[in-house]
Formats: sequence, structure tokens, C-alpha cells
Amino acid sequence: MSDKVLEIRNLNVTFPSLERNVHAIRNCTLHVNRGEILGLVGESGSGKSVTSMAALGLLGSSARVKGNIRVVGREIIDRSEAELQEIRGRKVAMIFQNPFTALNPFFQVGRQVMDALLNSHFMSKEEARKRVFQAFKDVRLPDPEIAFNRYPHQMSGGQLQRVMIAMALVCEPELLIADEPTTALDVTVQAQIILLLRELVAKKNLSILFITHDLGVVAALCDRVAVMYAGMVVESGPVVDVLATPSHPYTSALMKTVPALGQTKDDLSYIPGQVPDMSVPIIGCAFAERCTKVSEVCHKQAPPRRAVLTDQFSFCHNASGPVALDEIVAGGRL
Ligand SMILES: Nc1ncnc2c1ncn2[C@@H]1O[C@H](COP(=O)(O)OP(=O)(O)OP(=O)(O)O)[C@@H](O)[C@H]1O
Repeated sequence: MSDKVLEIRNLNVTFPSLERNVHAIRNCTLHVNRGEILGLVGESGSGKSVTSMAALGLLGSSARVKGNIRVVGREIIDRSEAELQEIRGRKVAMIFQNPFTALNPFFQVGRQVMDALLNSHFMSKEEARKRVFQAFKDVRLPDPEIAFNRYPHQMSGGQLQRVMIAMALVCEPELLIADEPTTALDVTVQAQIILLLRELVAKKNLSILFITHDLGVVAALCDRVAVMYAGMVVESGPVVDVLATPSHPYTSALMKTVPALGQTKDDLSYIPGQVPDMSVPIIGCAFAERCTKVSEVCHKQAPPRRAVLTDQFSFCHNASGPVALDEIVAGGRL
């Protein structure tokens, strides 16, 4: 079996409408290896959430989806809703930014986690209850039996996010998709959740696609990173390599937006300019209008994928390194 739990190749997602078609994802390619955390990072509107919704088969019929998405070896695109539900219940789970809105305020949290388990797995209520207690222990919720009977308003934001992680893990998925799960939490609680996720990956051989706009969180948590801009991954590689030697000017610009110790929000630099209008075809490099290293070719030709280091790739005309082998094959040059 492949050691990739998620493999997205040449994904294109368009939202058609009478006025304008929004081409939100353009030839996006990325993968998550078994047992690793991949950080998917980019500014607002770069396509992180649409990519993750596509990976879960949750975009619905209003989106046109083309390309390949394999989750634990199974193709997602063009599957029936029944098949998608089976994959979602057993292979992949998702946690969202705001645990307050994700849980029903009228039911005890333990019952909500138990219902999620019973919806996708055949077992007695007693067995399900035992598994929920174990999941609450795994996410280090103190007094699992007391926590089970609490209502969401009786718990803190950090505790609720632990409940959401327990709900995701109780079905024993192989892939967890986490969409900004720490953004709504204060810094200390954020750090605790990051430590918990690292511990769970090591203990349960779990893989995580971790969506964030914060490279600081990527540095603290992830093994590899994929940097997304205007619907495509413009640079990817091991976190240590990408952050030490970023080869795409967009990655460098994003790194300058991470606050240093003691820096306030007012001192931060933002990337000048705007993300491109996704309803207009892009000619050349999508980042050219905002790039400090732009040259003539950037406005004319889409940059090829270059292998900067062994596992570090960059779509930039100025990146050093050979054009990646798969690009040459796809272009018919081999
Ligand atoms: N249902 C939709 N119909 C039309 N356009 C959409 C739809 N959903 C997303 N988009 C567009 O797709 C693009 C990517 O959006 P997406 O939400 O994936 O970005 P993001 O990187 O997750 O941003 P954020 O960090 O703000 O969540 C945006 O231009 C957005 O406006």
C-alpha cells in the first residue's frame, strides 16, 4: 500500500455562476505521508479550505472538481455520497477553527462524541461509551467521566477543542484534516493543543493536514509545509529546509509577517498588494504583480516546478535547481 495517506494531483476547482466563474484551485498538487504533519499555509483566499473540503468530498454539486484526490488509496472524485460517507466516517476526520459552533449547545459533549462513533461504527452503547472515555483520556481531558456529562457552555475553549479532537479520533481515522484549530484559542492553550497533536501523531501513527495562515505554528508543529498562493502550491518541502532557505519570494514575504518575540501587531509587515481575482485567467506567475524579484518572463510564462533540494520544490522562474523530472515527463521532453 502507498505510504501517502492523502495524494492530490492537478486539482482544479471552479465555482460557476451566471456572472463569473471563480477558478479557486488551479493545478494544485500536494501529498501527506503516513505519520507526518503537513502544514498548508497561505493568506486568506489562497484556497486552503476549498482544497481540504475537496479532499473530504464536501464541495457539493455547485463546484466543478477535476484532477485526482486519493485518500488512503481511494479516489474521492466522482464517488457516490454513500461511498464518500463511508470514507469520511472511517478513514478521515476533520476539526474546525471554532469548537463553540461545531458542538450542539443542548447536548452533553460525551453524548455528541458517542453519537458520532455510533453513526459510523456498529457497536453497543456500552462499548461506545468506553471508547469515548478512552478518547477523552487520550486528549488529556481531566476526569473523563465528569467531562462526558458536561454541556459545551460548561467547558473552556481549550477543553472544547480537546473534545473536538476526541470526536475526530474516536473513529480511528488515518488522516486528520485540521482547519485552523488553534486560531480561536489564546497563545498558551494553542501551545498545549499543538503539543497534544504531536503526541497523538507519534502514539497513533496518525497523519495530519494542518491548515493555517501562521508560519510560526507551522514551525512549531509540522514536518513538511506546502505554501499556497492563488489556488496552487507554490513551494513545498521539509519545514526546516523551507523556513531556512525559502526559494519562492511569496514564502519569504509570508515569513516576514510572523511576529518575532516582543513584536506587536503594529510592527508587523504585510505583503503589499492583493491576491489575484480568481475569476480572471492568470497569465505567467500568479505572484508576479506583488513580487520583489519579478522579471519579464514572470508576466509571460507560468513557472515550472523546480527541485531546489531533494524534497523541496518551488514554482519560481528565479529559483535555483533543475526543473523537476515529472514536469519534464508531463511536458513531453523525455
Ligand atoms: N462557494 C464558493 N463560491 C464561489 N467562490 C468560492 C466559494 N468558496 C470559496 N470560494 C473562493 O475560493 C477562493 C479560495 O477560498 P478558501 O476559503 O479556500 O481560501 P482560504 O485560503 O481557506 O482562506 P481563509 O484563510 O480566509 O479561510 C476564494 O477566492 C473564495 O472566495
